[in-house]
Amino acid sequence: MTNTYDLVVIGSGPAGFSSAIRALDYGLNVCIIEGKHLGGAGIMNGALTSKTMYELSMDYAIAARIDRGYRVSSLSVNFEKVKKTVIQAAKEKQYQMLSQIETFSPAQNKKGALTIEYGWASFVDADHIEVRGKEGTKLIKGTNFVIATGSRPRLYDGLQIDGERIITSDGILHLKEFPERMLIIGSGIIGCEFATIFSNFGQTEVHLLDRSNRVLPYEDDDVSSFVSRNLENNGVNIHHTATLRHIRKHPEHLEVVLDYHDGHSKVIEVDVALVAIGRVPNTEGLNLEKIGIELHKNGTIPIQDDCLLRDGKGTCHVYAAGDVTGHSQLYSVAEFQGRLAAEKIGDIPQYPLDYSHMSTLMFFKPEVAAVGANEKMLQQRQIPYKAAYYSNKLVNRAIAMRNTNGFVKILVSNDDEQRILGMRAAGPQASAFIVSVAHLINQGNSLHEVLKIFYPHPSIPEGIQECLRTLSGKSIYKPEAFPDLINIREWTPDKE
Ligand SMILES: Cc1cc2nc3c(=O)[nH]c(=O)nc-3n(C[C@H](O)[C@H](O)[C@H](O)COP(=O)(O)OP(=O)(O)OC[C@H]3O[C@@H](n4cnc5c(N)ncnc54)[C@H](O)[C@@H]3O)c2cc1C
Ligand SMILES: NC(=O)c1ccc[n+]([C@@H]2O[C@H](COP(=O)([O-])OP(=O)(O)OC[C@H]3O[C@@H](n4cnc5c(N)ncnc54)[C@H](O)[C@@H]3O)[C@@H](O)[C@H]2O)c1
Repeated sequence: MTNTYDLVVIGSGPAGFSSAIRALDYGLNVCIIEGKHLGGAGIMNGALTSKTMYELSMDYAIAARIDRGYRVSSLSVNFEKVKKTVIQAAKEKQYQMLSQIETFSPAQNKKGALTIEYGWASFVDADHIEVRGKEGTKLIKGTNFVIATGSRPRLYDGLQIDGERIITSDGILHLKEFPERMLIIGSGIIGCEFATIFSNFGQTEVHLLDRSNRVLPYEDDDVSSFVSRNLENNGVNIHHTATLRHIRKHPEHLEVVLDYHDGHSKVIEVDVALVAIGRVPNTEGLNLEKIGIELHKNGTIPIQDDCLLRDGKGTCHVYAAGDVTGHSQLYSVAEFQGRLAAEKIGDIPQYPLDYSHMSTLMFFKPEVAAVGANEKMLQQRQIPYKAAYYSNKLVNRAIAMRNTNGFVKILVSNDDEQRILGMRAAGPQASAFIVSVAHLINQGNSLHEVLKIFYPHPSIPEGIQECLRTLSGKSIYKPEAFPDLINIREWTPDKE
């Protein structure tokens, strides 16, 4: 028997799940198909598990401090117990998802019902997909489809992932103990987050391979240097301008050969190597060619602003959302796109997708948050701007916390209006207040409007207020008195 649904969603990550739930809101009968972990990389081997491990590692690092007038008399950490806590967090979320799936099961609801099928989906034709599960193959008919199949770690050419000693982020929870020595290949967000986590626990000698001369290559130099410095202060050995020649596996260790840009090479010994060089879209095996969908060269699915795919004949009832679309690979983007696709299917009013005020959190020590444009982006687009930097060393709340390693950097348009274009913030609570600036960017706010607002004291966001005041020459503390802690720069295309 072929089951028929108003909407079939392939993938239960943030894009797929949000799409399915939004479609229930207006009474569609929906089927989600999931091949592996409920919740995708949003939960398992991804955002939630890595963030749980990060929080545990930060707690451990605080407990290990000896500079605050207190000292823990004995401190130890057990990797198996850390893993158990991490998996517990993932399961907690999966059970919430399952509770919702059960609440909206077809047995309980005639309209607005949700079914989950476990197995791998591929298109048979434009209206049918086949699902290969443990119990055999099922044919499912859909009026509409959302492809939300996410992404997986990119592999390193010539390096075999064995899942035990040479792993990707999918293999972290398969480790049996803290490695004594670990090489992380790739100094993007995942590489720097795991370098932070493993160095926080203090059980692992961490080596981070950075093929350029700066980690987080897409961020501005000051942000990259800040992150690099903090990683090094946390004990991470960063190998800048180094590429991996090869890894020789020995019974007890891995022998790693690194080649540096200046021509010299270095051989180091580690126990585990983690490959974190980006993620590739999961589009293989979907049989998209059968429904006339042509992929981008990098395998991502080309979508329009409304997440709809066009099949070359101009019409289609297939949408795509999340990492598979090649937009920023972030939980919030996946969720937003998934909801938008469902709203489009329901033909109900949608918020248009606007990536200009998108924010990202980076879980380092301290945390770093980003919203809107950075200097690199504005320079590429030839947009004149002013940048103001204000250090947390001047912010009373940070002083009280004895935690002043951080800053805010705000970019505004270099015109009379001084519209806020972007911010980078680092230090305690940066992840909590970044969204307030996303609102300011979204509303097209200028400095004059923002400065009417009272900022509560003592609070970390007072740094934002002072940074904005600095831009209009009205700050309480002046760049002349604290040139290392407060500064303003201007950039215009013709001055380059
Ligand atoms: C280690 C790590 C940490 C991260 N941390 C953060 C963070 O802190 N903040 C943040 O914003 N983002 C973070 N991300 C990124 C975030 O997890 C992803 O952007 C997000 O999960 C993408 O959602 P998605 O729904 O598009 O895909 P996914 O979450 O990848 O879900 C896709 C699902 O589809 C399933 N699937 C694939 N093919 C098929 C098929 N043919 N049939 C059936 N099912 C299929 C997969 O099994 C998977 O469950 C992190 C990612 C990783 C790897
Ligand atoms: N906190 C968060 O928001 C968060 C956390 C984790 C992951 N993510 C998402 O997951 C995505 C993937 O993360 P990622 O860190 O794997 O990718 P990334 O694109 O952030 O970084 C990849 C890094 O690997 C380097 N690299 C690429 N090829 C290489 C090679 N052959 N040798 C050495 N280095 C190489 C790149 O220069 C870059 O530094 C991110 O783009 C991000 O959107 C987000």
